[in-house]
Amino acid sequence: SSTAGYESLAASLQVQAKNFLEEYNSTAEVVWNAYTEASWAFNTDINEKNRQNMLQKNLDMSNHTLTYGKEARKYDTTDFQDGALKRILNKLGDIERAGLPDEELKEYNNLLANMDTKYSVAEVCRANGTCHPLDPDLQKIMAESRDYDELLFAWQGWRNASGRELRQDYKRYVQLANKAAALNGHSDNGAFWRSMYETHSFEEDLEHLWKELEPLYLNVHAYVRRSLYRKYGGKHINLKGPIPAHLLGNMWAQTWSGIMDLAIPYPDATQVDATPAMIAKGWNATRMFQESDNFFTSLGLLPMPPEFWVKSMLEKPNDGRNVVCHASAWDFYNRKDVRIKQCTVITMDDLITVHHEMGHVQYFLQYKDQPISFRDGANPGFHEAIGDVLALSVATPKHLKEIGLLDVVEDNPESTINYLMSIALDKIAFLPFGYLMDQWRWKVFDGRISQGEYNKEWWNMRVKYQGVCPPVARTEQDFDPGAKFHIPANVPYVRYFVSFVIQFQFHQALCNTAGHVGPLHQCDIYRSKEAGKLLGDVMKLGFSKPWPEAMAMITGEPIMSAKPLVQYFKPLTDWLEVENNKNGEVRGWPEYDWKPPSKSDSQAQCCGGGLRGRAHPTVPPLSK
Ligand SMILES: CC(=O)N[C@@H](CC(=O)O)C(=O)NC[C@H](CC1(C(=O)N[C@@H](Cc2ccc(O)cc2)C(=O)O)CCCC1)C(=O)O
Ligand SMILES: [Zn+2]
Repeated sequence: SSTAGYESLAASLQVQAKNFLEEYNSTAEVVWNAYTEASWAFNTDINEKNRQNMLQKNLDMSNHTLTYGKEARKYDTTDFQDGALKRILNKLGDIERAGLPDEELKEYNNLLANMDTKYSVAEVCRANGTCHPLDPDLQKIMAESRDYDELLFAWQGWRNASGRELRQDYKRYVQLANKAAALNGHSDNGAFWRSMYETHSFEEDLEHLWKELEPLYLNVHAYVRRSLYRKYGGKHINLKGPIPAHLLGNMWAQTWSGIMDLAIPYPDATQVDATPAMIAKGWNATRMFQESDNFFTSLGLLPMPPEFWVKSMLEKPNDGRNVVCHASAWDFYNRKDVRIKQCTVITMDDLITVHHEMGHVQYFLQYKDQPISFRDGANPGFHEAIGDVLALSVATPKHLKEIGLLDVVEDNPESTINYLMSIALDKIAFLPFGYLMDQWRWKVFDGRISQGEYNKEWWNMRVKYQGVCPPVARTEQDFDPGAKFHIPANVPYVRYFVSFVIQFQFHQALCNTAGHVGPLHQCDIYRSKEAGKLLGDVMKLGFSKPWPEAMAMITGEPIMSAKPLVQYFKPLTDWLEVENNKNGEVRGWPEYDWKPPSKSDSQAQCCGGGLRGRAHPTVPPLSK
């Protein structure tokens, strides 16, 4: 009968599609591996030969994507029974940049390579001729210096050396990225990036999460502003205004653990910084990665393969090569070669980063037998969360003591507040930054922010969400977003905001599975095979199922929720509420257009350079 005939046609189409996808998969593994090897060579030795080779392999990959993408679009998957087949064919249909005409594709790839290079070789030179790269020099100054002017030298110098050089390239990149997105049926590149979450209500879900978390941020912001006021005085800190962006211990004011010494609530209670012990015990980069590998295998997860230890770049080379120092984890799409490139320094902060990168590699290993189209996180936030979830256990005083990085562990209210403050200065401080980065880019891509107001709108959002302001006047000659790796590197960022929320959901679920009892912030899932199995089973899925299914496997619910994060920090937020009320803190920055004095201001305002007649009480000059 006709239905039988019809079904057999659909069945034969499915067989044909299966064969097509097998050919796609085996050819893609070869082409993607070749490109990744070439990209690795360029990132670990920036020179013209490696750039040209990478660009060529990128074109080969785009040709492959175009050929198979066009073929995939011919299939009408409406009546396909096989869900995986439908999912892969739909994903192949989005050929991203491969849809651009040849000349524009070449221009786009060149733009990206040039922006990467400009960012990676940028450095700040002193009058005496010594020059400082971002990694490790300027990052070290931003974290450790307490000299207002030296911090300003690094902060402004880095933006002159990186952001300013990228402004023109970025304008053209936006046009080409939008064109490629439009050729794939998206309204603009931001819409393409958001489509990776397969959630119609994604933007409003994010806004709801941010509204739920904003009160926590305002309390941390007010408390830290008070700490900085005590250090830098009323001339530089307005207790009702935004905080100058260069005083928060990080080049982008995105995480604030660098100024823990200024913000520590109980200096006489136990410290939680393992850095001194790491140095005292002679830990090196390899030791840090072995420690992390040990944690993963203690959960029954997979060990790093031999290639990893041979081919990774775990330290900044000292042979004069220019490398991209920004840490990253690499999948070579041949089901066995995985690497990390990191200019590791021996600090607790970098031990956390080690776990972050190892989380990516564990995901690569867990989904290596999936079809290549499914070798991705359930959504980009999942990929970012894995390592951070384990790091939440590693960072506990109990665990640090167990691995010999902390001598004394006290379980009293003061130590608890100290510990939670150290975690909050990274996790809570980060939230508005993780949120605004792509709020700004989505508006640039959809035209709500025009080229002539890139920097003005950037700082409007930095003040609005983060309550930070530039320490010196900014103009449209500057391009401060370009001073942050992910902007020139064309790497979306809202994945980190998602990760910082869901990692606490995962942590709570894994702690329950591991049988933890007591406050969530004391949980260490070390050696829990049950927790490891739960996490491993989700990672094995890769991108094969919509992320709500993966989320429900771990937490029992198919949604993102801020509740576990709020619960984790409850002891601290209760303490902050009392402490901030005691100090009469204003939450937020009602004097939002306050500006710190810059050098020229103070000379202009005073006669003969003295500080007479200043609006704020003066403080003695900082000891050099
Ligand atoms: C081939 C390739 O590119 N692979 C991808 C991974 C993949 O997609 O498979 C990759 O390695 N991306 C690099 C990027 C590096 C880091 C980063 O940029 N972090 C953000 C935000 C943040 C801040 C604090 C924190 O605790 C966690 C995250 C920042 O520093 O602003 C730097 C240090 C940590 C992670 C990364 O690992 O995500
Ligand atoms: Zn990551």
